[in-house]
Amino acid sequence: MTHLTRQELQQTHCFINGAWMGAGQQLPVHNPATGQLIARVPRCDGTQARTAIEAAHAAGTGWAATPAGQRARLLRRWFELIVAHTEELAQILTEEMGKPLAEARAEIGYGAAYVEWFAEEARRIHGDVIESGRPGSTFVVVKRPVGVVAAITPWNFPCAMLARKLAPALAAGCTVVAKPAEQTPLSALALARLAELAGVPAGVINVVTGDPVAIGAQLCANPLVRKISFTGSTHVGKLLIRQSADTVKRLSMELGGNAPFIVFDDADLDLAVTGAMHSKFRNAGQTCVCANRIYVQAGVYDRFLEKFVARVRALTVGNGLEAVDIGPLIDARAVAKAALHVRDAVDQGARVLVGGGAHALGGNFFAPTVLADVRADMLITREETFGPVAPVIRFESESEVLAQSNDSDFGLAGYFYSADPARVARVAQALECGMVGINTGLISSEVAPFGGIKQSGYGREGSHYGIDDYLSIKSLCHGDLN
Ligand SMILES: NC(=O)C1=CN([C@@H]2O[C@H](COP(=O)(O)OP(=O)(O)OC[C@H]3O[C@@H](n4cnc5c(N)ncnc54)[C@H](OP(=O)(O)O)[C@@H]3O)[C@@H](O)[C@H]2O)C=CC1
Ligand SMILES: O=C(O)CCCC(=O)O
Repeated sequence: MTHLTRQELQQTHCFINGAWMGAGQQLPVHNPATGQLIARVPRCDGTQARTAIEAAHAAGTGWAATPAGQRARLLRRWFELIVAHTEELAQILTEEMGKPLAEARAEIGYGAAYVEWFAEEARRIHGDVIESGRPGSTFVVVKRPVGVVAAITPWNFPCAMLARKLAPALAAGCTVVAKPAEQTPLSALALARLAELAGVPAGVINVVTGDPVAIGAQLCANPLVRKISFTGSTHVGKLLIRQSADTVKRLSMELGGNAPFIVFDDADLDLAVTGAMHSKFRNAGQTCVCANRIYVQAGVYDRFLEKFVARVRALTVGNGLEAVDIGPLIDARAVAKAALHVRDAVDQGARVLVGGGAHALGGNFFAPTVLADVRADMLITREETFGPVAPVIRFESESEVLAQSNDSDFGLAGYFYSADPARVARVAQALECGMVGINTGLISSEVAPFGGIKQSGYGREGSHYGIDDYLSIKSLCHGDLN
């Protein structure tokens, strides 16, 4: 198997119709840990986006007609190349995004798992036969690829978020125009390079880096694009929904969250503390499924805080290329948002137990923080913080905590810890969200459906449900089958 070096993998051109090409203007990519310029990529606009859409459209007929087994083999080869290049991809990811190398390696494995999963699912796209109830006639239901897909992805999981859109799209027979986040285009380009190496035909995957407004407007307005799959902020998600209305596109929206994390009196406290560490501090708190509000019942409130604070105090912060637990936040705007949430809470009576603001390293580093005595009306419980700040809220009863947990416009993930089977059944049903962690802080997997309700969006990624977002149902009425 060909092995590319890190330099060969780090592409700095965009990828359209199987060719690597530039644009007049360039976009700088910085390392958030050091501020250093690491690369420049093309600053494409609507013109290049249109060229990419037309290439994807032209490639669509051939790709949709490619036997599923052949699509599966190409995806499998791509998966193997991603796994074989884990180290190079992880280095690129950490440099452009900041997360610790160990987490970057885990993300490459996680992204690759979606490619493997959908390589398998490509051959399991089944239809139905339905008796019509009328003599001599039968309905045959088939599933067809939706067509050209626009995949718009965020910076927090630059490899995995793209992989979990590209893999089901390709498995279903769709072609794709991907637009990665401005801060993290290199991981997307590296994935495209490996897909090229795997033998994915020209035009099936296109990656356009650059101006989000101009590219986004083209992706939404162009009638050749039949579907948009977006992961990112609710604000941009709503904009894309509005912009796509005129061409009536299929949409998958994986938007912001505000996950409650509940610890009941009967919980295994050590397990709950470990779960809170995973859920809150993975990726420095920059995930949409992060615990954003930690509710602890009065009977274990002090003991939970004591154990939790000890674990948070031990977290090491620094450049993700070194052996640390927490890297930098993505940019100064993210640091300012975390600082604002802490300041607002403290001004209204919350206590800082550890951390509390910018880290001594300066730059984009934020100190892992625990706040006690947080209340429902504070900014930090209403909005997604997207940083390493853990607000802890005391509660008395199950009904009170459920009411507070569900009092949110968002409904992506929720977590709770309890040893009581009856409570487990009740609370799992009552939480208003798309995913629930029960005595665990880690819920993400390629085998399970990922997605939300309310303003956290719609559509599901991963699992056997995930391919449906890229398929249209077509009903064939046979008048004379018998
Ligand atoms: N659900 C999730 O996983 C994520 C949630 N968020 C939430 O959003 C907040 C802000 O993060 P941010 O990076 O600004 O998220 P955005 O929603 O702005 O970015 C996500 C993607 O959308 C693109 N985008 C931005 N504007 C447009 C547009 N007009 N048309 C088409 N695409 C567009 C971005 O491109 P570009 O980078 O070029 O601007 C990026 O590729 C975070 O603090 C967090 O709360 C953020 C990231 C992921
Ligand atoms: O933040 C996101 O958008 C995705 C979180 C990563 C995951 O757990 O899948």
